[in-house]
Amino acid sequence: MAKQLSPTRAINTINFSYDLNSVNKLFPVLDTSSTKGDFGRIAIIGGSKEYSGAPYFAAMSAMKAGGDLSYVFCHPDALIPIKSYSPELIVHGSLQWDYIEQHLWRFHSIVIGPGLGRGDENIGLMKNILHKAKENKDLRLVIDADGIFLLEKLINEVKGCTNVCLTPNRREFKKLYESVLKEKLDESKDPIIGVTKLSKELENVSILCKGKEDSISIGSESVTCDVSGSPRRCGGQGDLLSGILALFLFWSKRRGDSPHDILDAAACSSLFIRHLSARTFKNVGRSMLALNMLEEIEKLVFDIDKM
Ligand SMILES: NC(=O)C1=CN([C@@H]2O[C@H](COP(=O)(O)OP(=O)(O)OC[C@H]3O[C@@H](n4cnc5c(N)ncnc54)[C@H](O)[C@@H]3O)[C@@H](O)[C@H]2O)[C@@H](O)CC1
Ligand SMILES: Nc1ncnc2c1ncn2[C@@H]1O[C@H](COP(=O)(O)OP(=O)(O)OP(=O)(O)O)[C@@H](O)[C@H]1O
Ligand SMILES: [Mg+2]
Repeated sequence: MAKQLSPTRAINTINFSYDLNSVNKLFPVLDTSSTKGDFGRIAIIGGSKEYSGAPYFAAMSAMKAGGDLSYVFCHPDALIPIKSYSPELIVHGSLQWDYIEQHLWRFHSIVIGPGLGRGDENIGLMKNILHKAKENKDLRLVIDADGIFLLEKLINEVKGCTNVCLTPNRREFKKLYESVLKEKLDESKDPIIGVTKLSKELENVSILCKGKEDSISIGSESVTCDVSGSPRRCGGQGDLLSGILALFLFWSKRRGDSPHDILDAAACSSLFIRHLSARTFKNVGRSMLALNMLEEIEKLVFDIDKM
């Protein structure tokens, strides 16, 4: 029996819980009348000369979990490496807005940030993506890793984008919190308190802050996921989460029967990755890497499908 998410009492919460059955409910029913792309076209914007693995993990996790197509837009220096990792991915070696914009109509969800780089040259790109998200409320946008750093300079642009979900790790969260709220984060308190405060300050931008527990807030509602994961802290687990979240955000919106489709998707992706990490660690132990988790996705999805 899956451990459940615990609603946090100290702040405004809704009284519900999630387990792997909730993830099962998000899975769309497969049928022969569907067309390639119907179950998810996900774009990852990220990848540089230094970091080519991060966008790969994000793009592949979405496909392995049941998304139909994953696209990557990366720096030209990362194009050949990422293409060489897998023939499944559609990889464009450009981070130019004029180029990316032509393709945007295809995507149900976008992740921006994994392996992108924190240089000012990417601020214009982030700004344009945020404008698109503001314009098109059906689009789902995940901002992760270097995207969180760039966001510090685009606070007015992200404010009120309720279709955007930030996925900082604890360090990225602290930095963003202190930059936006101009106060020190009290790390002795339950992280959900700071996460909820920042989400409200950003006018209900959703936040999934990763860590020992995952703290999730959509501003009005918050929930903590304390399902046990693994003690292994190898790189790339957050990248896997960003891809799964992008897919679940689309599936959750597509179901259309929940008043909290973004909270549902965030909670389910947190649960999914922590289960994935626990299962993979059980098999692989200390040597576990993000690639091992990627391989385990098909087994976890198979088991969830049977529920
Ligand atoms: N295989 C890949 O291509 C991967 C690329 N990644 C990318 O790498 C880039 C950098 O992200 P990271 O999360 O690694 O961030 P950092 O490069 O800031 O941090 C790397 C590690 O350094 C340590 N560190 C950083 N700042 C510290 C501080 N002030 N005090 C103490 N320790 C500190 C922490 O252990 C941290 O986990 C992002 O673009 C990210 O997406 C990561 O996602 C991991 C996998
Ligand atoms: N101390 C912990 N105990 C259990 N699970 C954790 C812990 N810290 C993080 N996690 C889980 O690991 C996953 C990745 O979180 P992490 O904080 O490593 O992200 P990240 O630093 O962005 O990773 P990446 O290396 O991909 O950039 C999340 O699902 C999170 O719930
Ligand atoms: Mg990360």
